[in-house]
Amino acid sequence: MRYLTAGESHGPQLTTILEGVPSGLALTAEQVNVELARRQKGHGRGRRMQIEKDEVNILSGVRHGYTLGSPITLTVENNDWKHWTGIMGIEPISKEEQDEVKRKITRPRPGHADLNGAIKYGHRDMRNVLERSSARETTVRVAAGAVAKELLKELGIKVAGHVVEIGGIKAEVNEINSLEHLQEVTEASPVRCYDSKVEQQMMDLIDTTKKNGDSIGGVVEVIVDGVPPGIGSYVHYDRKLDAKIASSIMSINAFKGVEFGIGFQAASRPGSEVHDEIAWSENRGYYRLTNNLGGFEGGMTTGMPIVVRGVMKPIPTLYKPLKSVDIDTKEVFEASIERSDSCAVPAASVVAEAVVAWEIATALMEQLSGDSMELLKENIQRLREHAQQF
Ligand SMILES: Cc1cc2nc3c(=O)[nH]c(=O)nc-3n(C[C@H](O)[C@H](O)[C@H](O)COP(=O)(O)O)c2cc1C
Ligand SMILES: C=C(O[C@@H]1CC(C(=O)O)=C[C@@H](OP(=O)(O)O)[C@H]1O)C(=O)O
Repeated sequence: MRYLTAGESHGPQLTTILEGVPSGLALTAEQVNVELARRQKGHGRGRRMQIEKDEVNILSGVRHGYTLGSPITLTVENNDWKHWTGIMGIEPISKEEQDEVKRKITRPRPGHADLNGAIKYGHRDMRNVLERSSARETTVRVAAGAVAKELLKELGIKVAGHVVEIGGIKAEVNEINSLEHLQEVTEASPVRCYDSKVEQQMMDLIDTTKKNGDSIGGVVEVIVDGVPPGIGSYVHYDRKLDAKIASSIMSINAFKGVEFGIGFQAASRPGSEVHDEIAWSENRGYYRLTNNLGGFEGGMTTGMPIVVRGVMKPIPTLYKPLKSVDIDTKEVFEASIERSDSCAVPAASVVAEAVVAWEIATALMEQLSGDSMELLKENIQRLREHAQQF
């Protein structure tokens, strides 16, 4: 499966086309809208989220509530577009009109794509960069992920994401007993955190940071349960599923690092406290006594839950100005802003769920070659039996 996205942050809409989704998957706009609404929430979001109420339009590939196997087109309209029709118009305008409506951006914001994008594409107006580099694009990636999550659900695979750290405040996550429970608790939390003891501290930190004109980042975790062993492959670098998942997390705006299981802690532990010992029982087949490696060995799933974390840097647009240089005058100035999120880690945990779900669904489709849900279900059942009896 693959998908493309298109659309500018303040343009008319975001679009995605999903290719290779099997036929016979039950899919409605309501299912996708649940995920879109989750992405819009979270303590620390800015004024833009009060303007938008993201809802999907399904424009192809689905008939009477079921996928057809043909490309699926999903769009989400930008409510804010009506305030930007002059600046973001599609039709050509005269030089005079340009000077009047375009409000050229010549001051690159540190931490954004502005300067590098302008140099690369030769844009003297950096609006031409920031409109597309904006995380507004993650809206349709969550829509694509919603489709992948429905597919995985049909195969008995669950995906849940949550926030495990904001600005150095860490959540205690040891006692999670099921992914449904995790989902329920984190859904009710304004910071999508499982640990009610630190939830308020996280919110207070976001508020103080915002009051100080600053921003804050954090760590999100995605857990996937029910993937059979042997998905992905060790035989070639570009078939390693952990690498693909890592790349998908790194592709989310502002993400700067990824780890599986104990991740970077592996550097300071002896091997005996890292590698997951193997066990076997009649009803479970092979399993591991621990899951330090987060569900992967040799680029393949072990059958244990996949546990992947990503670190998000603080939002780059700050009320507290940062130094930069005007590309026309070359004068130093201090970048200031009109509006921004001060913390988008809770929202990003929903995006992380979506991209991970997409990678896993894609790997299953590649490996089990099911063009219909019926075939896919039969094939995954065979694979599970094979692993159990091995
Ligand atoms: C859900 C989400 C919301 C974001 N909101 C903002 C924002 O309001 N202001 C901002 O400056 N950056 C925001 N970002 C981060 C920028 O989009 C990102 O840092 C920028 O595009 C540069 O990309 P890079 O950080 O990956 O290098 C957000 C990111 C995500 C995932
Ligand atoms: C619109 C979304 O996030 C936006 C991501 C973003 C950025 O620079 O990445 C900047 C802000 O946009 P604006 O400048 O219009 O306020 C956020 O609101 C969204 O998440 O749907």
